[in-house]
Amino acid sequence: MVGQLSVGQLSSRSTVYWSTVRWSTVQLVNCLVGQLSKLVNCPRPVLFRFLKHRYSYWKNRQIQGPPPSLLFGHTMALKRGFKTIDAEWTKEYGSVIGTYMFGKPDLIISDLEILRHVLVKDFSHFVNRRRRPGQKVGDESNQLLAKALTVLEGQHWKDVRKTITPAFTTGKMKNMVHIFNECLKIMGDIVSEYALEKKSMDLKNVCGGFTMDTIAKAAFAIDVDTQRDLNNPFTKFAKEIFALKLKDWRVILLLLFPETLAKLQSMFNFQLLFAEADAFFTETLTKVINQRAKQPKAAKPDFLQLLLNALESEQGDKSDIDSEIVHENLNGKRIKLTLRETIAQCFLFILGGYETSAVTLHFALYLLALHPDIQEKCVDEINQVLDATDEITYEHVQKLHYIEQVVLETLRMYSPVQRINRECLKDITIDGLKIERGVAVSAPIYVIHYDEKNYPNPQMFDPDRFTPEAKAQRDPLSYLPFGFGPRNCIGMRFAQMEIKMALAFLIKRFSFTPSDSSAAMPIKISREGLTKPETLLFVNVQFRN
Ligand code: HEM
Repeated sequence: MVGQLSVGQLSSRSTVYWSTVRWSTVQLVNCLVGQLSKLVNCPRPVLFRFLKHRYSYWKNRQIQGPPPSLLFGHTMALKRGFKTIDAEWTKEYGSVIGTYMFGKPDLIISDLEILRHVLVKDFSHFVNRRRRPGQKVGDESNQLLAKALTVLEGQHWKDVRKTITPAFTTGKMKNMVHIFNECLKIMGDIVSEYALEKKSMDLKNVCGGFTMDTIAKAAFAIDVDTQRDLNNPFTKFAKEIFALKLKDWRVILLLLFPETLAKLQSMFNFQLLFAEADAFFTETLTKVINQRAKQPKAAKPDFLQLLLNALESEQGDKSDIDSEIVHENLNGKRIKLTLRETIAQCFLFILGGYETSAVTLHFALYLLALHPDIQEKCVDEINQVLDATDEITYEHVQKLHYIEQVVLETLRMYSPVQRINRECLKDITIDGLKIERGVAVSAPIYVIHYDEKNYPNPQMFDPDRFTPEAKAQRDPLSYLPFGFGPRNCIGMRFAQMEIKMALAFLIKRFSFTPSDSSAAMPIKISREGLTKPETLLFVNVQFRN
């Protein structure tokens, strides 16, 4: 029986898996299973069989995939980063791969036809994202992020998404332009100081300060001045959330005992992760909302006000919903958000809008520094479109076609998000592939963005891949930095406009060149979390005329 075997016997019995596992890992697994069997009062052999059975789902369905580890399936492979493991696994096992993430079967699919069904055509089967470890339907936990749009499910998600969607229409985006301009002026002053002092500039700090200032102002009209004050709590807490690592003991506990910890957290009203950040944002946003209630006439055109307006008018301003957005056909109704739900969405906007946009802007500037010919083409366009005034208008932004191509190509090469996922709600068969209820489907964005068939010579930075003609030749599913379908990124237009405006503003005034310590192409990216470079990226800045 498996449980009575020594570790040595185990290694000789099993084939591929055991031969590839390091001795120390085998010992650890054996020891953990031993402890676990005592804990749950279950004989070791039974527990071993249970654990092995847990990971036989794909084998039984003849779907290929990398061998799972006994305790964690493939979750720990995340340490090597989605970009790396997805590329390796796709090369070895093809476009449909069976894996186990967070204890559940997870199909990694890079076949665009199947993805079209999952993300668009059969969306009603795949409305939800994969549940977080320990997450329950209608999670009533008090955690702020448990109420955020990203994790809501089914009809509740549809209703909240429909309520929030009008905050991102073209009309609302036009109102945001002056916010971008105000924050750009501060950014311009900061970059000027680098140019004057001839110091090389840490792109991440400068771009991160700008996107945090912008999103805080756009979300709830707060001047946080993170561009000047790098230790501001807004940035500190947002950074803390993005810095979470898989090897963090709290994450390991959550992975090992998701259900138990979820129960304990709600029973004893504590939060294992981000308690301080949660408390800070709740307090700050509650204050802002209370102030608005006292002075309703001082309403600002920010996201918070749009959500608060939705609190007042259940029907909302239907005329404001763009036809582009209505195509999502959510079949939801606009609902009143509770105060906590409103705060949760604003908190999510901060998280969603800060790091992703900062990373994209800083990669774009760096790529332009490494490619002076492309930077010059941007300058030509800017000189044609922008007049002598400092302010960039919404109409200007619409004419910056080449800059837009630069942004799109940057997002292809360095998509901040490396995978998107959905969970199957009802069994379905797509092109002969049966996907059962509860199975997660993940789209490996880097595999798709670096596929030679979609993008020849994919390591090359080439904005001309995104001319209207070139785009028309490609399957739209081959471009996923903002996800796809009705559950794509709600902030896509906001982010694109912010990044385009920032690039135009900076390149009009400054030229960027690689600093001595510059990383060359291809820029190596770090393994965990959102895409970021392994080492900080620096550029030199000079005034343009
Ligand atoms: C370059 C910047 C950004 C990138 C690359 C990005 C990327 C993404 C991706 C890949 C998703 C998942 C989509 C899917 O599952 O199909 C997503 C979802 C989301 N993003 Fe963004 N995002 C960016 C900026 C923003 C901004 C500025 C905001 C808010 C102001 C935002 C708010 C959200 C929200 C709320 C969701 C969840 C949507 C839902 O579940 O219905 N994002 N984003």
